[in-house]
Parts: sequence; structure tokens; C-alpha cells
Amino acid sequence: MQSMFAAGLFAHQVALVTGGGSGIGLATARELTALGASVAICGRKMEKIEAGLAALAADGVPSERLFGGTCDIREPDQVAAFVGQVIERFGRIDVLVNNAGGQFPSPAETLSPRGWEAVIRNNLNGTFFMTREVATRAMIPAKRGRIVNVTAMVVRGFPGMSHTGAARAGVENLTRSLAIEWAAHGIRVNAVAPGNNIRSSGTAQYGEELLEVTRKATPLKRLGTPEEVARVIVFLSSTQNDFVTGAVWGIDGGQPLWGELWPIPEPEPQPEAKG
Ligand SMILES: CCCCCCCCCCC/C=C/C(=O)SCCNC(=O)CCNC(=O)[C@H](O)C(C)(C)COP(=O)(O)OP(=O)(O)OC[C@H]1O[C@@H](n2cnc3c(N)ncnc32)[C@H](O)[C@@H]1OP(=O)(O)O
Ligand SMILES: NC(=O)C1=CN([C@@H]2O[C@H](COP(=O)(O)OP(=O)(O)OC[C@H]3O[C@@H](n4cnc5c(N)ncnc54)[C@H](OP(=O)(O)O)[C@@H]3O)[C@@H](O)[C@H]2O)C=CC1
Repeated sequence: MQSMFAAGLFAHQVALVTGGGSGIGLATARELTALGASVAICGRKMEKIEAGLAALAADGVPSERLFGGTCDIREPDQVAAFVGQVIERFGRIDVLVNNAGGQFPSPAETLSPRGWEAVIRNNLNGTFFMTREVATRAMIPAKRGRIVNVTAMVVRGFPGMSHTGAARAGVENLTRSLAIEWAAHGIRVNAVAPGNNIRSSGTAQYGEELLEVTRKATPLKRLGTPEEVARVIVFLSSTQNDFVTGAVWGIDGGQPLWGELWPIPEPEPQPEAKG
């Protein structure tokens, strides 16, 4: 794999990538390890983690620079245990990529309280639990760190998936708050917002038909790749942009600027206000 970054950019550094066993997370882990980082990946399913570790090993990354395990980011005890294992294994954490997340399509009016909570917990709570754990145990004591949150393109709301829209908007705001709170600790906090138009293991679950709708609604008229998202994550994770913090960078082929994202039922015209 040819990298656009300088060889050894992450030498002697340690990165933790949540959801690193597949898709954007794995592409990020591959780029970071190619640049010399030691990487820890986690997810709920061990088979995905094993597949991710195998892909990294096949790239030629030595096993002493790899660590993986199960951790559901929604569970603070599991988060604490995993972060403890990473620190025990590598002694430090320089970079945290909060990539784990996901949701399901549902109109707001039929979304159950448990369905709403499941998605808020998965995307907002989990990101906060992991971030606080890594910051307090590794980054704040070391007075250095870079955190990159992976959200989604929510500037136009997220009709059909309002739960994730709310959660991701929460993560974007958390990004800004922590960028300020932790600036004094030498920690930068940024986010990337992939469009709904990245072809990945994640979007495969939504089917080709919806992906074609999102492609057509993209000014660049193509889908993005996990590697294109990973390169921006890696740039923000590096020391090459030390004056960038609290930013949310879109990777979306111009999608927020133009076009119908996906069909929603045409609303009945509303009566004009009287008086
Ligand atoms: C019409 C608009 C469609 C827009 C499509 C746009 C095109 C693509 C854009 C894609 C952009 C984003 C891409 C990605 O995010 S890639 C990542 C893809 N992966 C996923 O999204 C999967 C992630 N899902 C999960 O991890 C889990 O399903 C989740 C954590 C969300 C929930 O798991 P959990 O174990 O907590 O859930 P439970 O089974 O305990 O259920 C809890 C309640 O949630 C309800 N639920 C769960 N799944 C569904 C479902 N598929 N549909 C409806 N409701 C669901 C469940 O019923 C429970 O509630 P109740 O007890 O009340 O029944
Ligand atoms: N692809 C796209 O177009 C877009 C993607 N995104 C976001 O980008 C991120 C990566 O998505 P992508 O690579 O496409 O999809 P994937 O489904 O391949 O990646 C999601 C990863 O997160 C892990 N994960 C999910 N929930 C949890 C949890 N509670 N605890 C720990 N790990 C978890 C999954 O592993 P496991 O199932 O084993 O837990 C999986 O490895 C996600 O947050 C996604 O929502 C946002 C916008 C668009």
C-alpha cells in the first residue's frame, strides 16, 4: 500500500481504533500501521477483530505492534477493561479514533424508546465513555494526544434515521467542547463526517439501490472509499496539523451542498397561516 504520508510518521506511537476490525476503522488501522504505529482495535464481535488483525498481519505488521479484543463501547466497564489492556500492552495511547458506531433506518414516529436509546448509546454514549477513559488514563497524564471522532453527514438532519442524526450532532458538539477543555492538556479533538456515500462493509447493509440513490445525489457522481475517509482521519491523528482542533471535516463528495439525499414521502401542502 502506497501512503501519501511520510514513512515512519507514527513510529513509536500507539493508536486505539474502535470498530477497527472492518470498513473505515480497518482502513485507518492499516494506514496507521503502515506509518509505523502500534495499533489496538476493538469491536463487539471477536471474529471481526480476528479478521482485522489477520489483514494487518498480511500487510506485514509485526505481531508486537498489534492488539485486539472485544469491547462494547456502550459498557463503561468493558471500556475501562479494554483501555487498561492497551496501556498494559503498549504503555501509552497517543491517538484515539472513535470510529465504532451504527444504527438502523426507522421513521421517527415508529421508533420505540428502546430503539432510540440503543442508537444514542451506540454512537453518543459509547464515544464519550471511550474518550473519557483514554483521556484520563493515558492522554491527560502524558500531556499529549489526538482524538478523532467519526460521525456522519448530519448538517441537513438525518431524515429516516433521526436517532443517529441526534447522536452524531451530539458527538460533533462534544468534539468542540473537549477541544476547548483539553487544549490545556495538549490534546486535540477533531471529527470527520463521512457522507452517506462511502462504499464500505457498513453501507453494504443498506443495499445497492440506496447506495445508487446517494451516488446520484453526490456532486462528484461517485461513491467514496474507506481509504479516502481513513486518509483524513490519519492526517488529523498526526502531528502535521497541530493548529487544528474542534474541527469537523466532511468527506462527502460535496453531498451536503446539493441534491435530494433520498426520497421521503412528499408532504401534504400545509394550510397558509391566517392573519
Ligand atoms: C429511509 C432512510 C434510510 C437512509 C439510508 C441512507 C443510505 C445509507 C446511508 C448510511 C450512512 C451510515 C452508514 C453507517 O453507519 S455504516 C455502519 C453500518 N452498521 C450498522 O449500522 C449496524 C449497526 N447496528 C447495530 O450495531 C445494532 O443494530 C444497534 C446497536 C443499532 C442496536 O443493537 P442492540 O443490540 O442494542 O439492539 P436490540 O436488538 O437490543 O434492540 C434494541 C431496540 O432497538 C430496536 N431495533 C434494533 N434493530 C432494529 C432495526 N433494524 N429496525 C428497527 N428497530 C430495531 C429493537 O426493536 C429494540 O427496541 P424494542 O425493544 O422496542 O423492540
Ligand atoms: N460508510 C458510510 O457511508 C458511513 C459510515 N459512517 C460511520 O463510520 C463508522 C464506520 O462505518 P463503516 O466502516 O462504514 O461500517 P462498519 O459496520 O464496517 O463499521 C462499524 C464498526 O464498529 C463496530 N461497532 C459497532 N458498534 C459497536 C459497539 N457498540 N462497540 C464496539 N464496536 C462497535 C463494528 O464491529 P462489531 O459489529 O463487531 O461491534 C464495526 O467494526 C461508523 O460509525 C459509521 O456509522 C458514517 C457515515 C457514513
